[in-house]
Amino acid sequence: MTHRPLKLGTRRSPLAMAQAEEARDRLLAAHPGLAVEIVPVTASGDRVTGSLADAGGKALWTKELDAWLLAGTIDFAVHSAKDVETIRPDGIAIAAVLPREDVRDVLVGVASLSDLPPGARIGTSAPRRAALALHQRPDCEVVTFRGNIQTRLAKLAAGEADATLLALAGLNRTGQSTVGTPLDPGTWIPAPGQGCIAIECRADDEATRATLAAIDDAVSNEALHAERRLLAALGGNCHSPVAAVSDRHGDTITLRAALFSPDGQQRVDGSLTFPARDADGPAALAADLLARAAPAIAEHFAGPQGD
Ligand SMILES: NCc1[nH]cc(CCC(=O)O)c1CC(=O)O
Repeated sequence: MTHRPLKLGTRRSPLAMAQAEEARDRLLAAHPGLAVEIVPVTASGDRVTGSLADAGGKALWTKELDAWLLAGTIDFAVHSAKDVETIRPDGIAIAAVLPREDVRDVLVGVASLSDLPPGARIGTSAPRRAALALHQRPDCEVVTFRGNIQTRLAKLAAGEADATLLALAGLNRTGQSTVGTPLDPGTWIPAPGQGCIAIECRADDEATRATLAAIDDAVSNEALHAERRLLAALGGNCHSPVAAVSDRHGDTITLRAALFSPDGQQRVDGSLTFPARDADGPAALAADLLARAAPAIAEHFAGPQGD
């Protein structure tokens, strides 16, 4: 039996293309005879030169692919889960999550933040990374570093900063696993969803949902779900410095999270263990963190959003 090819929408960056190819290869292995066509798009987020948060936030990574999905131009879209907004447009659903890569951030440029000279420049545009770096090195200056992995490494090489921070997942997936020094995820907690690949389709497209279900990794999906529920319950936006990661033990998830003031001086940590797929655990952790957060932290979080 021959099928029309399923159209897979993706951004064009080397990481996005590697993730799209991984999704395609897993689908072809799970469904012999299936045809998948990769359809790349240049996202608004790839054109923005200043601060992403000021230009429209995470939605800039997905809005073209969201529109193509809803219009039926593509059948599904492959995203870094970290870049997918907490509240999705009606009619779009995460249908599968691929096995999570390493969750850790790496430091690039120096072996340790303590090796940086006084007043050194740290290149990042992520509020979480800025806060974590400034917490340890309040004397340092954070300079805006946007663009894909290659662009940021080129900026570092050109001397625009003395160090930068990247996700090891992205480096591994683009064959650059030797770049940088991994940071301890016990204290340097990663971003919610880091290392997960989220595959989205139209919520009412039962046929595509069933096809994608074959490549869903339940453990990664449940971890991502817990981290996204926490974000929804915190009501943060892309300016809000938040770190969260799930650790799996049998049928339970331990969710660890931290909220920061943007200058990194205030930090509140918490963790909670609950059954996998429990929606109330992440919300309870969010409420606990917000209740203990200093005003300089809490002002960046609006509390529970959506349902
Ligand atoms: N915002 C960019 C982005 N989105 C996902 C990744 C890396 C891959 C991942 O975290 O899954 C990156 C680059 C980075 O943070 O180094």
